[in-house]
Order: sequence, then structure tokens, then C-alpha cells
Amino acid sequence: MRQSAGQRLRSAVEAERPLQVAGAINAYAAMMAEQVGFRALYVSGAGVANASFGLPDLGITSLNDCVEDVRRLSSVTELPILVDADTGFGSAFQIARTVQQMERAGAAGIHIEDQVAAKRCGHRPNKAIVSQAEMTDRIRAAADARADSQFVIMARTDALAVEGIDRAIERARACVEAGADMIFPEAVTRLEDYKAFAEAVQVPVLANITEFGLTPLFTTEQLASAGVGLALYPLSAFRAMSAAALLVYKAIREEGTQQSVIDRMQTRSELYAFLHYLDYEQRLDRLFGIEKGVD
Ligand SMILES: C[C@](O)(C(=O)O)[C@H](CC(=O)O)C(=O)O
Ligand SMILES: [Mg+2]
Repeated sequence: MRQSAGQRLRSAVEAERPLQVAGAINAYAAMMAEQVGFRALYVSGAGVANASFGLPDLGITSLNDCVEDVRRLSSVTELPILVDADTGFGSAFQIARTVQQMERAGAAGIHIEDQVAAKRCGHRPNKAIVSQAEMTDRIRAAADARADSQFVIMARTDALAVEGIDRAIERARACVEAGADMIFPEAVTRLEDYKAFAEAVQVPVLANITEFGLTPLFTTEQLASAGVGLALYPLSAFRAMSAAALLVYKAIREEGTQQSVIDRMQTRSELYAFLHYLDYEQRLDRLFGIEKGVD
């Protein structure tokens, strides 16, 4: 029997340490990431807000906004998809609904964080977090709502920046007791802190290797030595795509031609290869009996 998405994520974490999880802001990006060998994908909350809606990552987008992006990815890939569910999109019953909708949309797991609903990016100042009791309630509600017991509930804590390492670790442990399968300590600055989390919680720990934030760009080797289970690159490709797009827009506008930036572009045949375009065409020909040169 085909493994569930949750099982596939758990197996991937076992198979690759740390499991590199690639952020994909759309279905086509997911296909490229899969075809270069990633074994897991990520739907970033910031990605949904910034790329799909042109909004800042400040808790403005909804469950439906996010679920739609998840559906698009799960339609084109068998890779397990970890989803950023921000603060869970509400209180207990809404969190339960978040879990159910994400499962149905094909997600393998979600992370829920302990920031207040008016959340911020984890690498920005002035974050505020809910009490430990409220956070463990979120996790309990999420774990209880799963249809598939293998669906991954990951607890993200933003407590390190707010309350320091000891309280953050205590929170992470409390989340595991409440049913969290994995832990995402946000905005970690030192390898030894990852190690401390990993040793304390004894479940896979995720390192968010997002650029231009508080976490140094640790290598997978460094992360492995600190006992990290998953290495996340939430927006790396999006940042590069955005820079490339800007360059191209400017060149066309300023130079009246795209000639100077053509070698920055993916070619039509490269695009078609990732999309399996020719397979579609062949299927069409087979279905409708169209042969070359025959009307
Ligand atoms: C991981 C994250 O939650 C995301 O939404 O992708 C962001 C990433 C970022 O803003 O760089 C976060 O770390 O808060
Ligand atoms: Mg986020």
C-alpha cells in the first residue's frame, strides 16, 4: 500500500540527516526541486504571503490561502510537503480544521508556532509569544485532530529570542509531551543551541537556514554534527527568482530588448523537460491518432 504523506516525511527524515527541505513557492518550483533530488518540500508562510499575495509575512493570509498553494504542489509531486501553518489560524477548533484541511490538501505535516496571532517573521525584532500553556494547547488540539496518526505535527518555538535558551528548551519539551513529533526552534544563532535542543527533546529538530536572518548559513555537515534532523531553505529559490526577475524587467524596460539577459533565462526546452511537456504531446497524439504529416 502507498505510504501516507506523513509516513513519507518520517521516512525521509530517517533516510537523510539532516533532511534538506526545499521551499517551493509554486508547483513548477516544486517540480524543479524534486528533479534535482530534494526529498521533501516546504510551503512557506512568507512565501504564500509574499509571492502568492504580495503581502508581508505578518499573519495576514488565511488557512485557505495557504491550503490552495499546498494543493497546487501536492498535485504535481509525490514528495512529502511540510507546511508553515503560522499560529494555526485560530483557536482549538480552528487549529483542528487547519490540520484536517492540510491533510486533505496532501500535506505531510505542518508546523505551528507560539507567536501571538499578530505574528511576525521569526527573524525580526519585537516578537511576542503566547504562554507555554496556550502553546501546548495548540499542539494538543493539532495532534488530536489528525486523521492519519503519521501526519507530522511540528512545534515551532520563537521563545529563544524572547525568553532565552533554557525557557525555549523547556517549552520545546512541553510541546513534545503535548504530542509534537518534531521541533523547530526559530532564530537559533549558535550550533551548540541546536545541539542542546536536539539532546533535550529526543525528536527530530529542524534548522531554518533562511538567508539574511539571525541564523548563520550553517552547512549540512555542521548541522549533522549538532544532531539536527531537518535543514530548511524556505525562501532561497524565491529570493533568487525575484532578483533574476527584477534584473530582466529592468533590462527590457531600459534597453528595449531582452538581448542582454537572455542567458539568464531558462530555455523553452529546459522548461519543457521539467514539465514533461513532450510526454503530454505524445499522449495527445496517441489519444487522437495524430501522426506527423497526416491530417
Ligand atoms: C520560515 C518562515 O516562517 C517562512 O514563512 O518561510 C520565515 C522565513 C523568513 O522570513 O526568512 C521565518 O523564519 O519566520
Ligand atoms: Mg513563516
